Amino acid sequence: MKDLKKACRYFYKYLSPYWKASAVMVISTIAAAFFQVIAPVYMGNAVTELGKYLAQYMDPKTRATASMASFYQALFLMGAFFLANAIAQYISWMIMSRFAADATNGMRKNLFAKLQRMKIKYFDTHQDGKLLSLFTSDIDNILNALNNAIFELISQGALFIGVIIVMFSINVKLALLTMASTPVVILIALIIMNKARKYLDAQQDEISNLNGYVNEQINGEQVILSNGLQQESIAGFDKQNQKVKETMFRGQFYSGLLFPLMQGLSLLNLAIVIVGGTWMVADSQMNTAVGLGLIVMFVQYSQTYFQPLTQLTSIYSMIQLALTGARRLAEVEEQPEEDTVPNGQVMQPVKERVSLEDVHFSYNKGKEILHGIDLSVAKGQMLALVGPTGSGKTTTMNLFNRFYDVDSGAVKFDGLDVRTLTLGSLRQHIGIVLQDSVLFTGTIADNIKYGRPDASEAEMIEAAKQAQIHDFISTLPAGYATQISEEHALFSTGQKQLISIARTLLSDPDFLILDEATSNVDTVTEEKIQKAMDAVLAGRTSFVIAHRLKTIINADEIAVLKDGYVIEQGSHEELLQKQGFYYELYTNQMVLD
Ligand SMILES: Nc1ncnc2c1ncn2[C@@H]1O[C@H](COP(=O)(O)OP(=O)(O)OP(=O)(O)O)[C@@H](O)[C@H]1O
Repeated sequence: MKDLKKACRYFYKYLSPYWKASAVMVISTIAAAFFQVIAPVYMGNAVTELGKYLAQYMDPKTRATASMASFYQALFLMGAFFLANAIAQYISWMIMSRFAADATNGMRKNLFAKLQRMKIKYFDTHQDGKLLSLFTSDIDNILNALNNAIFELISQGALFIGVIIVMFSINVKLALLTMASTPVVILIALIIMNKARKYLDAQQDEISNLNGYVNEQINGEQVILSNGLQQESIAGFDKQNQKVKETMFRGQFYSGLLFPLMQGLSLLNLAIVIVGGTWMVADSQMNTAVGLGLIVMFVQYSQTYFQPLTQLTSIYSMIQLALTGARRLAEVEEQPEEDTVPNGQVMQPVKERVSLEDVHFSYNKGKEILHGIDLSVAKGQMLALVGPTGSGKTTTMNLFNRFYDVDSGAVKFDGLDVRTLTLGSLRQHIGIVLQDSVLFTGTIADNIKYGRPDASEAEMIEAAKQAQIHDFISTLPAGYATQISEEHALFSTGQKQLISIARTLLSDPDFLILDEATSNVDTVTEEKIQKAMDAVLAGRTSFVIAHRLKTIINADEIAVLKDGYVIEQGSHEELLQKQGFYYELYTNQMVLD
């Protein structure tokens, strides 16, 4: 019930702006239903008039005056109402498809914008494929339902009410007879729908899990191939796919069961109306032609009465999948967003120092990762962080630009807590070069100018030169205009990092975080990266995560992190003299080199 409310609120949010178009659509849908309900009256009248005409014609006394005018008139009105029904339906469809496209476009736009505002934790804890499912499967289900189900829902609802009113206004007994089986029909439908809903809900979750799995396996294709784990990967897929199949089959089975069941019940009801109606008409003192007309009318009404029930059950799975989609999208909209600190102070360039003061941090409650870190780097200096894997280096780095916030203690720029600065200005002043550099679809120039699209050609080339990547770009036929696309891997890992360094140099941040990645590149590239790093670090306040200790020998300060504690701190020389953990790390690496 809570889920249904959530889904309905979501729909209200996105559909209410279209209330004018919706009103026209609802009116024309109801009009279409009205014309459909009223047309059989004239069909019945036509039969009655034909009966009367035949009776007059058969009687030699009245044959001369017998006329078919009333029959033609009833026939004409019946045709006119059927035509009006078609026109009203056309108008509804036209409005509906326009507004379904617009509304889902808004949903898609807001979902993407919402993802941009969400905390990094959400992305760290949700598979990419599952997020993609929201854009594809869930929004598609909603579009499908808006296009095909909403119109039906309104028109069949109107038809249902309309037909009941008309039936009662014509003949109460026959109306009651036509409706007699309704409680049983509704009860059966509810039982089946309840079963179907459970599986249709699960179906969407399983599809999302499958997308997550496929995305993960495609990303890890190199690992799979190099370990010869293709069969295991396929087996994992089959397992997940089987779950989708099971839930899909059950959901569709139960919801699909409704339609034939309703049709069967509708036929049964038709038989009841014909037999019961004939009996009622015969029992009353009714004129035969009038009675015949009445039965023809109620035969038609019995079908029209059951049509909404049958139609609604046939679109039930569509509606349920849309409700599930809306619920899942609403849940994303409820996710906490980054605190942009709109009324905070605008950060100024670093004048004195950047510091971490008694920082405690945990990703999940009860499992502290950083236990009281105190670190400080003076303006223009370089602080290097070293330590074994899992010691908390990346975690520490993520606190500066508020990817995560501390549990206690503070991260400060010139004594100002990062949580008091506007997020935009904070991030503008921090440049990050990650281990895994990301390039976006576009030209090389677009990628270098990513952080500063207004930079001049000369500035861009200067940055590329300092980043040691200009010579390579110059060898490409299209130079800086070369398109980067996913299909052809133009750059090696090292070259990608050089582009990323050029990007950072161009945006000229005054505090730099560098996650050094020299461990998996060749020696020539390593040398280039070292030069590029020197260029980007020169004169800047920086925080470097070092994997290869020889790259940070010249750091002003080196902090050794182990299990979330800073265990040693000092210059390279001082730390070597101590002959402690750093000394051990360093000598071990030197032996390997
Ligand atoms: N998003 C996360 N959610 C929960 N725990 C995490 C998350 N990221 C890292 N951790 C945990 O925090 C600890 C520190 O990880 P972190 O990535 O900071 O180490 P690191 O020193 O950078 O390691 P490496 O040198 O391998 O990159 C690890 O125990 C890790 O399991």
